[in-house]
Amino acid sequence: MQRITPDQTYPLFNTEATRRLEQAMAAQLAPHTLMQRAGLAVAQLAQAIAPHARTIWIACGPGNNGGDGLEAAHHLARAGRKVVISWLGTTETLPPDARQSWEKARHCANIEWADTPPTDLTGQDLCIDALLGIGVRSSTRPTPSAPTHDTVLAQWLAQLRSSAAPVLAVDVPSGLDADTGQYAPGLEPATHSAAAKPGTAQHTLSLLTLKPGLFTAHGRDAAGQVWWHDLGATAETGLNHEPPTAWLAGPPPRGGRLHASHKGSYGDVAVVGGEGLALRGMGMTGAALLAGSAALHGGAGRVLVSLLDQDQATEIHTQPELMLRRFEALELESLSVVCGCGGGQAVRTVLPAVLQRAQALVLDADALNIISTDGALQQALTARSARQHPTVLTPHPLEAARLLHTTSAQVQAHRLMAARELAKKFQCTVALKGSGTVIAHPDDIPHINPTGNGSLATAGTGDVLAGLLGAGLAAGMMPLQAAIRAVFAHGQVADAWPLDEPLTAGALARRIKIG
Ligand SMILES: NC(=O)C1=CN([C@@H]2O[C@H](COP(=O)(O)OP(=O)(O)OC[C@H]3O[C@@H](n4cnc5c(N)ncnc54)[C@H](OP(=O)(O)O)[C@@H]3O)[C@@H](O)[C@H]2O)[C@@H](O)CC1
Ligand SMILES: Nc1ncnc2c1ncn2[C@@H]1O[C@H](COP(=O)(O)OP(=O)(O)O)[C@@H](O)[C@H]1O
Ligand SMILES: [K+]
Repeated sequence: MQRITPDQTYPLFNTEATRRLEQAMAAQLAPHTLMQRAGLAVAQLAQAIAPHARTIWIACGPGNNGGDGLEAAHHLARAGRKVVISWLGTTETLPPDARQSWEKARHCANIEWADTPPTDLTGQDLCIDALLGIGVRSSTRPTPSAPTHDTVLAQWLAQLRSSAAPVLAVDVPSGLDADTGQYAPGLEPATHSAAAKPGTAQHTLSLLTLKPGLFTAHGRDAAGQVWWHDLGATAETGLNHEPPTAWLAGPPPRGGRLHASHKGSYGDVAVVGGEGLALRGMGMTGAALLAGSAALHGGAGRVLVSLLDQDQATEIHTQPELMLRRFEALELESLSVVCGCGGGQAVRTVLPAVLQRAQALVLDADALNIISTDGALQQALTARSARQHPTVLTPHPLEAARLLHTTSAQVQAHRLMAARELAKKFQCTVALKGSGTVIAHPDDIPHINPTGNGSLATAGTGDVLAGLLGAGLAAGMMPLQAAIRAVFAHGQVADAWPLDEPLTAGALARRIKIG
């Protein structure tokens, strides 16, 4: 069993691949072996995270996820724990594996069966969520007139989420789609604050495989601390014959600097953006300066800033290392260009030249918005790949939606798919931002970033990411590696942020230290 932390790369498998692996393994083992292993692993982790639990409430659903819970109940009761089971299945519809575990639990003396969950659980107790696993339906049934299993299940789920006791979810937090990190309709938490338990009160033990939905969209809030038990798959069948659906990214290799190097060794970044106040009364030069600062702290040899400010009057007192340049004075062919941060409408005029001539390119914010409305610019963007000019897009979900001509809800509903589609459409690397940023590259397995948190949800942190990425490209990194490294480092700085200091984008840029 492994505790998942952002210190290594892990393969992730969607439901389809997990089912294939499960079948391949089950074919080699005695019947019921996998569920026995799953139940034992759940019981072991339950005792490790709540060694002094007085009551352990196990909410068991109608399928095999419930079977895992019943199997765990048997082990916990035999270990002398006070176990209360609420079971939602029927003997007529029980799958064969779950039936065997149900029989075992039925005959176990120390188990109490309760049709209504205990209401007096405290922080000293433990809940085990074995209601739904990877078999969750992604559509609701028509609402019946009388309460059914479905409505009872939703009630129990609400009780698990609001309980004072910590929760251990079996395989996936019930109701969460293991592929997308979205909740199944009707099983969403009632309120934003009910979506995540504080601190160490929520755990998920992922069985057989790690699933992508645990790490992106709502996954991180729902899952809490993720653990993984492969049920012997790595040793017995090898996970190798099934390609991963995605990778959970690990820390990039640490690269020291050669003594015999100079600023030319690390390349030049040019930030093009920052519409001035004069054009439309909306000054956005700060965004470009944030990207410039991040590029500097990310290790670029030199950083040039070309503000889209008509009179170019701005003086950069705060960061004297940044060099102002008129756009016309940039030698785009030898630069890594970061274009779009605070670009407003002014960025439209420079985009054709940037797309045509920039050696390497990061496109962010308004550059993406303008490209999404202009077919000629889209063609120019796609054509860069044939010239071997690396390009990385860094959209947030709404920017991605504009580029794909869809809605941000649709993008969020299928983040992995949306990132891959964008990468394919424009033949470039894409970092689809937000919790569990997805990094995709045409024809490559996508990566999900494990670092970062809600403190990054503040204006300007995206500009910092774009600048940092520009530094990686300037140093000659391949775009996929540069994107994985920048997104990881950006989130890592936020994760290590001192609790008593507010995270602002400017401070974030200054604290970045790679290269
Ligand atoms: N077999 C094995 O070897 C191993 C399996 N393992 C375990 O099995 C789990 C997968 O089990 P599974 O396929 O039985 O699906 P599961 O997640 O229990 O859900 C299906 C049940 O829920 C119901 N249901 C669905 N959605 C609903 C909703 N919205 N609201 C209400 N009800 C809903 C659905 O009802 P139905 O749609 O059929 O009417 C059906 O009864 C997996 O996650 C892992 O924990 C591990 O032990 C490894 C070895
Ligand atoms: N809840 C969150 N968890 C992890 N990362 C987040 C979260 N909210 C925002 N971020 C990160 O912060 C950055 C915000 O970028 P963006 O939305 O472009 O903001 P801005 O345009 O103001 O700079 C992205 O890197 C995004 O992934
Ligand atoms: K579950």
